Amino acid sequence: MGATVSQDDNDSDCHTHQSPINIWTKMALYDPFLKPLKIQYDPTTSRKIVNLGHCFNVEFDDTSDMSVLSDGPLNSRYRLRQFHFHWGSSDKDGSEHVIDGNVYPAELHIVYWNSQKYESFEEAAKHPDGLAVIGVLKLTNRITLNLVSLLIQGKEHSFTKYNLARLLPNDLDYWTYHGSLTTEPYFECVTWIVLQRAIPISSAQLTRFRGLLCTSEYEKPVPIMENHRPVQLLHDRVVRSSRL
Ligand SMILES: NS(=O)(=O)c1cc(F)ccc1F
Ligand SMILES: [Zn+2]
Repeated sequence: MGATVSQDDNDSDCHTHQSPINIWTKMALYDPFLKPLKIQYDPTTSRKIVNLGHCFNVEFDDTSDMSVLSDGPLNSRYRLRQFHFHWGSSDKDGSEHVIDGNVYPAELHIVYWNSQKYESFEEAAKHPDGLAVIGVLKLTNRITLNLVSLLIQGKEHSFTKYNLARLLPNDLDYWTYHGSLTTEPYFECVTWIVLQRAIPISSAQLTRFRGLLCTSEYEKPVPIMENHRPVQLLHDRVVRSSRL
């Protein structure tokens, strides 16, 4: 009897919960037990904005539970670490998650880690319930990140009293699924919470993203033209929706 390869043999490799994915909204399962997201934010926790070369992060003080995310699909309290964006070389691409085959020009990721169960972000990233990331597509026009000071790689700039609420739409309905980091090391440690509503980002803001350089001041200027990962296979996962 020859060896039979079953579907789960294919899923036996340990990379079956990768992100981003294409969310087919009609296939999402309404889960009435999903709670509304509870986002508590203290503007004094924002610290600095850093150009990492492939993107830039706005980093927060995550030494205590001041800005936290809870409820929604989560069973713990998650502490705000940083937010960052993904964009493309043209307005035709840029988002990481795709909705019914539609790509958006940019995507915001607000990154939290499970401070109730783990001691640090680095430790949390090694566990399936370690991180929670809110993904916001299309984004709001209220993003007025003055990035001029960040033009070159490695530069950082103080960035205090930034009100995270400016980045979020009022309607916090979401899709949720278990996935991974979308850059190296692609750990499968993220409860993804992709918001279903937002309003389009201004192309002026997108142009500013593309004006960011991944080079240092001593090199020929090379702009960060795009930093979004292609969509990955869903495998055995189901996407749940917080609204019917
Ligand atoms: N793009 S992401 O939100 O999956 C992400 C968050 C991190 F904190 C680290 C790496 C990542 F790729
Ligand atoms: Zn990201």
